[in-house]
Amino acid sequence: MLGPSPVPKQQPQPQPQEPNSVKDYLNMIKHDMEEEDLLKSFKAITNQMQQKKQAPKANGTRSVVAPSPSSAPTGSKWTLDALAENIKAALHINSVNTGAIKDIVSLPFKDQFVLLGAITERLLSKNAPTNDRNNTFETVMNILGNLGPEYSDLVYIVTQPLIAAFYDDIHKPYINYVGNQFRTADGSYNSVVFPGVGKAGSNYTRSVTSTSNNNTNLPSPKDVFDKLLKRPDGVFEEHKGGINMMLLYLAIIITHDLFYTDSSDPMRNLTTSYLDLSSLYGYNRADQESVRQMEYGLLKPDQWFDKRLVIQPAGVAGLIVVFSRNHNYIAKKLLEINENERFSYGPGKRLRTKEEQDERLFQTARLINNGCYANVIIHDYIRTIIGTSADSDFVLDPFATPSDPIYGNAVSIEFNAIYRWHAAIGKEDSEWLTQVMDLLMAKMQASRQEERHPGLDRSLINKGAQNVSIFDQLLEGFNEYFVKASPEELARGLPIASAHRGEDGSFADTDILRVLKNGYKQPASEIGNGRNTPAALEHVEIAGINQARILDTCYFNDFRRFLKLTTLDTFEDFSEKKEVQDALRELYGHPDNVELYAGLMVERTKQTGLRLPYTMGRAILSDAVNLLRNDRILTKELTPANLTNWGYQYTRGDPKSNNRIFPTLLSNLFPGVHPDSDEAFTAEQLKTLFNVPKKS
Ligand code: HEM
Ligand SMILES: [Ca+2]
Repeated sequence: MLGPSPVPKQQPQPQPQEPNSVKDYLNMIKHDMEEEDLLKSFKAITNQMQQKKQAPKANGTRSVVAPSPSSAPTGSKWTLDALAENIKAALHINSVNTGAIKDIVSLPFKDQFVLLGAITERLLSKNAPTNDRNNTFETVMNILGNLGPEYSDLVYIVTQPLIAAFYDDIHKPYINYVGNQFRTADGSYNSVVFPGVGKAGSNYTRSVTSTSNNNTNLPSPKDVFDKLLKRPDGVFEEHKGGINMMLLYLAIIITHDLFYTDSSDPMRNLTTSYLDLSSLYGYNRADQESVRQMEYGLLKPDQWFDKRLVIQPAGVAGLIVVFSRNHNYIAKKLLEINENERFSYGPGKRLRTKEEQDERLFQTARLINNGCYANVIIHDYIRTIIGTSADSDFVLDPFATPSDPIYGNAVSIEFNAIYRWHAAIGKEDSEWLTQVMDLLMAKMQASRQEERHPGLDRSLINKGAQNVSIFDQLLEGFNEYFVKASPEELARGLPIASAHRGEDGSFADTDILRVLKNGYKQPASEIGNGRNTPAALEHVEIAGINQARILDTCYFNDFRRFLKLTTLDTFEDFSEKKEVQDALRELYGHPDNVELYAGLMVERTKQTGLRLPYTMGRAILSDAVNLLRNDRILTKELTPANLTNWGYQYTRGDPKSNNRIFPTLLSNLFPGVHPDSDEAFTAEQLKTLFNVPKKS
């Protein structure tokens, strides 16, 4: 027998003469927690309070409705009784507890010491691993096993927390099942508990519940645009922090990844609410297959799914091509290494058929590519937005502490509005945009589409794999204007302005780096304070304002309250521009009436990084952290087991450049560009890809 013999409770061991420190300590606890003492003090306090209550008020009036007759305590008697119960609960004082302490004191010192040791071990093991070779658990079980039934309080007190700790070891609800390591095409089952959350085609969520009165006197959206948002002719306020358009190209990829409002139902979001590169891979299985080669896990060369990117500045499509190429680079590398033959097929192999090999390679490459994208977002994008130095190792890492992504992610109508950074568009891109919008409007008039709600008719742009005919018409015009590709070339994939696809469908390396370099060199505009949005976006902005109204989006000050920010109470608080303050006053009358959309755009800006308007800048961080931490795939599945050792290391980035992968992508995926040419990024430029090059 390992433990000591049972000790009958009725005949306690004789107390040792010399003081024993552990015992003294336990006695102290026992004394402090003696129930009667505590209740005595309580009684004294309650009596005193009762007496004070009896004293009549000076003016003799009473505003309290007296309690009705009841057999249970009422009034202050109830309050004080309840308070006493709560305090006892907070101090864990109950008869079992106090009984257990008495039990402990009556045990031999050796056993007391073991039990105390076990408690200490449990407390410490919260932050340091337990060495189970101490056999503490086994010894405790032995002590308890040898106690008589009169020690039931002690047994209870020691075993119940153990049971609770074992129970808590396993997280619930279950969020990770074997075999769910790859993303579905439509975003469903990211949360296995709530499989529909974030799925393409779901309605937007509403973040803010507002009880503000409806404004029955809203200004016309055109007035809002003209007086608050529109960039005046000939004016361009260059970004004061040197942010370039390349950052905005990534922002456009991110917003298209998250938002695709259905033209026939502004409540619906046609894309997935996850950062899963859905613009590259599509929103459902059919979309995905349309861009795949269906062998070796490859995408069609330089192909992507989302046709909306075509009408963006060429660098946006250039950037999606970077990720398209990265996918194929990864898929080829995976097969070349073929770690533990995991991609081999045939008799006796892990996979049965060539199709299974394609699928496994494709999904693994997609997952690794997703890890690379998250790396760029954390290490380049968020870092630049918050204004951390490029030389610093510091990143605001949403993954630094583990999260349990039970709920999945679903984007909201409010976040759709905070991500409309049209004011940031640089000078050259704004000129290009004017031409594209002219073309779009001309097509729209030619097709004489019925407008279902005011603004730009979004049905010009494709909705998934079907209904491409109107977009194809637009594409024709776009091609004549900006590409001039032959029909054969156009058949090889979506076009990029001033770039060409070769025989195999891929673009020339120099063309892609050139459009990216244009964005790299082009300064963005200041974003806040109002009157910075290119005039050509009038229809897009009016559609945005109308969308927010149709969906009853909250007011600007409601949104600030939601984020626990102070409200803006004067029009001077909003913008530093006098003319914007005056226009706000004229259009809305009171700061609380300012719509979310307008308020976000005209607000004063932060002084660092992307210099976003304050509320946008704050909200974007909540959005980004939720997007990343709520995503089961990003938080639980980016492991060497799923990505292969090589793939895992690849997503971790280059240790020589603060674990960033973006520089690696731009230097490795374009072998056809000579390092000394204008298109290539120099080592110095690769350090700060989202700032315009320093003027020499
Ligand atoms: C030259 C650059 C840009 C062009 C030509 C452009 C064009 C457009 C167009 C045509 C729409 C309306 C789409 C529709 O109603 O279906 C739109 C919506 C939108 N834009 Fe832009 N945009 C540009 C830059 C940006 C930038 C820099 C951002 C911010 C990162 C941005 C964020 C958005 C968002 C969030 C929407 C709403 C999307 C939706 O609800 O479906 N855009 N843009
Ligand atoms: Ca997405």
